[in-house]
Amino acid sequence: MSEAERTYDVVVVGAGSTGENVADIVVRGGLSAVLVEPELVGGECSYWACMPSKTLLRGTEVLAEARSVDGAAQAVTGEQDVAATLARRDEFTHHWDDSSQVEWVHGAGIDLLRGAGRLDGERTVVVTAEDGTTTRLTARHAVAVCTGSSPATPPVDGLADVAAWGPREATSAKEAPARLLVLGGGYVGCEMATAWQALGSQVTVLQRGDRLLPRLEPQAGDAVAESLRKAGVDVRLGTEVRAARREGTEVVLTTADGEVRGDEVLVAIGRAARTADIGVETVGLEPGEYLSVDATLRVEGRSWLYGVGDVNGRSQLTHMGKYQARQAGAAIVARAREEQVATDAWSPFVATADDVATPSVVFTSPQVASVGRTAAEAAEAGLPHRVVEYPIGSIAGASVFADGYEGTAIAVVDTQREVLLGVTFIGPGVAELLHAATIAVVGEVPIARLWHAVPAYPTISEIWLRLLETYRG
Ligand SMILES: Cc1cc2nc3c(=O)[nH]c(=O)nc-3n(C[C@H](O)[C@H](O)[C@H](O)COP(=O)(O)OP(=O)(O)OC[C@H]3O[C@@H](n4cnc5c(N)ncnc54)[C@H](O)[C@@H]3O)c2cc1C
Ligand SMILES: NC(=O)c1ccc[n+]([C@@H]2O[C@H](COP(=O)([O-])OP(=O)(O)OC[C@H]3O[C@@H](n4cnc5c(N)ncnc54)[C@H](O)[C@@H]3O)[C@@H](O)[C@H]2O)c1
Repeated sequence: MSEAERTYDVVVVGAGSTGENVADIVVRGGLSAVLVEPELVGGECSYWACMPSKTLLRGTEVLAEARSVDGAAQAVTGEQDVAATLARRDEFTHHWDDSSQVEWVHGAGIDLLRGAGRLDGERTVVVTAEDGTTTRLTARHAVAVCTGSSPATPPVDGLADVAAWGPREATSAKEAPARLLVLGGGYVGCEMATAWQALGSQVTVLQRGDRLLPRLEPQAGDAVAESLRKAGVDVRLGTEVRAARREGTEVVLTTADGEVRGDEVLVAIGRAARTADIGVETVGLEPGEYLSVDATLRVEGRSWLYGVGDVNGRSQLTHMGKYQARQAGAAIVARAREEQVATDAWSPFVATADDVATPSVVFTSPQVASVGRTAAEAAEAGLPHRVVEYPIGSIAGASVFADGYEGTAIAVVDTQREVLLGVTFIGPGVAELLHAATIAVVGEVPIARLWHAVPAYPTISEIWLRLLETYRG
């Protein structure tokens, strides 16, 4: 069978949220682009990650908020409707149909090629469609690899034979398992434990380290562990799972403290780069490794190759992948026009925020919203700093928001430059506070100027004043 051949300015491998944005930016910049995708256009975020997980969680959160306001609480006389919650999740994932995103791709002037792409030497990608036909794509200017990440698997005896859930199964399940075991107490483990416990499962979380959400401020993991336990989740810290087996329909995990039994087990212990089978060896790179990229997201030593989004392992969040896509896209366009590409921090072509100002929200109850460095990261970087902490519940806006509001705000202040290095909010409804903190961190707004950023009364944002007062002493 003869192989079709096509040439574009830019070939984008992987049409997740990152790849879509790279293609969009370069086409807006006047280049031609093709997106290569073997599964659903939109990738993990739309179908198996952000969207389904957040819609599974949202109803529980709204109910908890209503129950925390006297007067509204009396109106909540029923329980969460599980079937309606799952139906809303299904609406948001478009029933795992990508037609609307395909329509967007075409409307944006981007070509789409269905099939799995493999690098085949410099500037070349061979795409194999489901029916086995192949197309050889040549890129005049750049190939952007945006193939994302897959769930990592721990070396646990027998785990491969118990049909364990990954995040995909956990976010797309059609019913709550009676007993759900969750291996890993990070972002996915904590969010999915929160969701499925509320939707009817008895959840057990088995976390290897001594706290949940270990990459965030310690108060975050402690608060989430406490609230999961209050909700009935069995949270086990410092637990190493050694073996797994199925006994009939039961899954049995062996730990140093004995066996734990459930109906399903979700493995959520982090991610692995999706580079094992995409031909990176044909351009001298190691399959299975994250793509090591420079500040413009270009693979080191390859002038035409970019690694954007989860696949470079820098910051595995949808909004950060899209940010990287905007920066890399701008660099690709500028280089195609032979324009200067500034690589100093905060230039339009580099992803500086990856290193010092990554925002994220864990949609647990309480929410954990954070940006920039934790105190531990500031210490590790050798930065002179002070940590300021304040209970959010004592603020008028918070007490109006919810009776008995409990939460904590933590600011890490650079004592030499008098700017914020990082901020963490833990509490109900704090997600929407985060962007103010992100602007303060990215803008390196001096503490002296932050005193002029007056929060409206009575809002939870008054926490900013309390943090400044506490810092001043
Ligand atoms: C359960 C869960 C919840 C999450 N919730 C959030 C959240 O609330 N907020 C947030 O910011 N982040 C969240 N994340 C992280 C977020 O999903 C990822 O950071 C994001 O999806 C990465 O986007 P990407 O485009 O880089 O990769 P992906 O979305 O994985 O896209 C990669 C695409 O490449 C395709 N591909 C793979 N191999 C090939 C090949 N050989 N040829 C062509 N195409 C290929 C894949 O099919 C896929 O469509 C969550 C993750 C999980 C697991
Ligand atoms: N709301 C959000 O923005 C959101 C939600 C979900 C996922 N994500 C993204 O997806 C990424 C992947 O999520 P994740 O939860 O899989 O990874 P993670 O890195 O957040 O957490 C993995 C957890 O598993 C633990 N662990 C590792 N090995 C273990 C083992 N053998 N047994 C028990 N525990 C073990 C780790 O200590 C860690 O706490 C996140 O880091 C985040 O970037 C974001």
